[in-house]
Amino acid sequence: MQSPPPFLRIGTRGSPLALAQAHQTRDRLSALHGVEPDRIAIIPISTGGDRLTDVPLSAFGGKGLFSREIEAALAEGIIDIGVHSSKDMATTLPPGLVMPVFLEREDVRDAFISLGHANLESLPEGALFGTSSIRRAAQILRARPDLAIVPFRGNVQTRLRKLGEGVAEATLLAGAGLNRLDMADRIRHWLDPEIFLPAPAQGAIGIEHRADDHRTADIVAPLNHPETARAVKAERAMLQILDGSCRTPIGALTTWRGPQLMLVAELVSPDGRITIKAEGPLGEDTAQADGAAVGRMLKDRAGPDFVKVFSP
Ligand SMILES: NCc1[nH]cc(CCC(=O)O)c1CC(=O)O
Repeated sequence: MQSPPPFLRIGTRGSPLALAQAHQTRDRLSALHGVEPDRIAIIPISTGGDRLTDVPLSAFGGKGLFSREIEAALAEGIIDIGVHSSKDMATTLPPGLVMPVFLEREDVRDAFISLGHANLESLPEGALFGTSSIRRAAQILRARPDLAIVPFRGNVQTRLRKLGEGVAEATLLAGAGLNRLDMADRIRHWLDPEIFLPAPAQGAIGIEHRADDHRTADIVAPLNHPETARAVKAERAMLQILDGSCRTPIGALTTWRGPQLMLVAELVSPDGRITIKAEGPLGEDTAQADGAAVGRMLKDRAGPDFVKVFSP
């Protein structure tokens, strides 16, 4: 007997976090459409970012590197959707592809992880802090200029193993990833997101598909969480103005101030000494334009030398 064709084919990276996100998406789609989970195929795809594990992402233009092969599979019709951590996505998608759907955001905050220390303040003078994120490095140095930053790449499991090996005494990870992996017990302290602004789009799973694939668009549209989409579109539009590849430490936080949804964004110099902030309200249907306005404000305040100061 021939098995029925898949209802939908999901492309994902093969890391445990990426697979957890793909499974979460499959479970939602399965429940929503009353389709057996085994009719939704999960197809792991190895990406350039998975292979180049020793080089900081900022050294080779970051972002798109985690999605290029998945986007090629979409364009070739091998898969119907790509399920991504939206914070890893380039701000401009390849022609013919769209990312219109965002699942409800997880916790946006970064989490402090250490075997021997309870929080950032209690780290000993000069301690080794592991991170390859230039945003996290800049924010850490701003709070603790005495710490020494050491490169720390690899997936969540690899980074936790490196802590165990003593490569560094502490690190920061996105709480969202740890929650999705059911590893929140590793978290020693949640950072205040108003001080340690998360990466733009952190904590939000995005669904990408071909712009002309209307069947798939109809299947995934109900998964969209409007408030998440509003925030993530604004944060990505802000980032696009600054062309924040992976070379510029940029943080963003979308938060309610009373009845008003606000985007707060910051540029931090890599040594943590200079911080420039901007913020603005996000309208319900104008999030993209409003986010871009915050980006332009930030760029203006940083001045003409901003590339030299913030992305040396
Ligand atoms: N750059 C890797 C990456 N991309 C997305 C997440 C976490 C999940 C998310 O932000 O949705 C992580 C790990 C981390 O930063 O700790």
